[in-house]
Amino acid sequence: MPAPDPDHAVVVDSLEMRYGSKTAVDGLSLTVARGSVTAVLGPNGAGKTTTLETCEGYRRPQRGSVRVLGLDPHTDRRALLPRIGVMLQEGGAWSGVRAEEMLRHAASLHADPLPHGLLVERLGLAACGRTPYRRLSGGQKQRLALAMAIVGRPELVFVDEPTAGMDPQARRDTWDLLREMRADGVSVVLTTHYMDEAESLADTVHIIDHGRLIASGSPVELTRGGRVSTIRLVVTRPFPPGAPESLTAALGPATTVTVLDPLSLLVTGPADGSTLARVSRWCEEHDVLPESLNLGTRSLEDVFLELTGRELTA
Ligand SMILES: Nc1ncnc2c1ncn2[C@@H]1O[C@H](COP(=O)(O)OP(=O)(O)OP(=O)(O)O)[C@@H](O)[C@H]1O
Repeated sequence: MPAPDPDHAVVVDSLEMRYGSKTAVDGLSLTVARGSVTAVLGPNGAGKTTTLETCEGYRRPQRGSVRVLGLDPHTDRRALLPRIGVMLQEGGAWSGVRAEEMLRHAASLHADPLPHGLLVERLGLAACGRTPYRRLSGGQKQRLALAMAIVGRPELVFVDEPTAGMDPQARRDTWDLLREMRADGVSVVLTTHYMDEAESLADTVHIIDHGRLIASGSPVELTRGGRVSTIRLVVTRPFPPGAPESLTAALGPATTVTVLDPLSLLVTGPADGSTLARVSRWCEEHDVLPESLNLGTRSLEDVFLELTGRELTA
């Protein structure tokens, strides 16, 4: 048996997972540092949930290996379960149960649960404590699922899309809670579609696409690009044929032009006013009427776009 790894809460090594002939995870390797918040980012169908479910012990690796807190999540599941928390996308509750009963039930499964009142207060569950699960709003279900994931004081928590469906205040409260958990030494692995969530919460971001890791680093490392910046051009009529090629020719090889949809494109390259002026001139020369032309800094969304040629959020 390999020695426990003191630095990493999760080590995924060359993981391959298929559903029939469909490859969901394709030789994925990544690590999660202990005591960190790590975001796994990727478009729908990238393989995030399959990877997380394998780490949680719900699926056995078909190839490669997964270690969680130094254990094999499948064969050592009984030893691991009390030490991890899992927030599922679909809360894992039955429809008639009241929110408060569900949370008390989850607490009863643990030796030293967090105080009920504390969780109810921190996650704003007081108002819906007596509401049957099926009548909870999407955001309330999310908050209940998060409460259930952390009630057992886990060392490591997996949260799948933790703030989907939440209002802005509930999102901020959830972020604060996850930050506090990290400050207490808890390792957090989250999947998200929200760039701002990954950028503001995560110490490390793993970007995956088609079941493969395409980039990793801190949000600052990933978005750092020296003088690289982005120009987003939105037009009123679809671009003429050959537009990306002719704009690339007009701007020179230091820039990359990516068409986002028939009415918008992104230019990535040197952040100077002259690039902006050249885009504007190109529009004039090609009878393209801009609706907006914005200079911005590089975001994780742009990084994803550069790497894959597609937008992360549909
Ligand atoms: N039970 C299943 N049977 C067949 N194919 C599946 C199954 N679960 C997932 N897949 C496929 O495997 C691929 C990876 O799915 P997965 O749910 O892991 O991706 P994801 O990144 O979590 O997506 P999302 O953001 O939509 O939750 C997708 O193409 C999906 O259609």
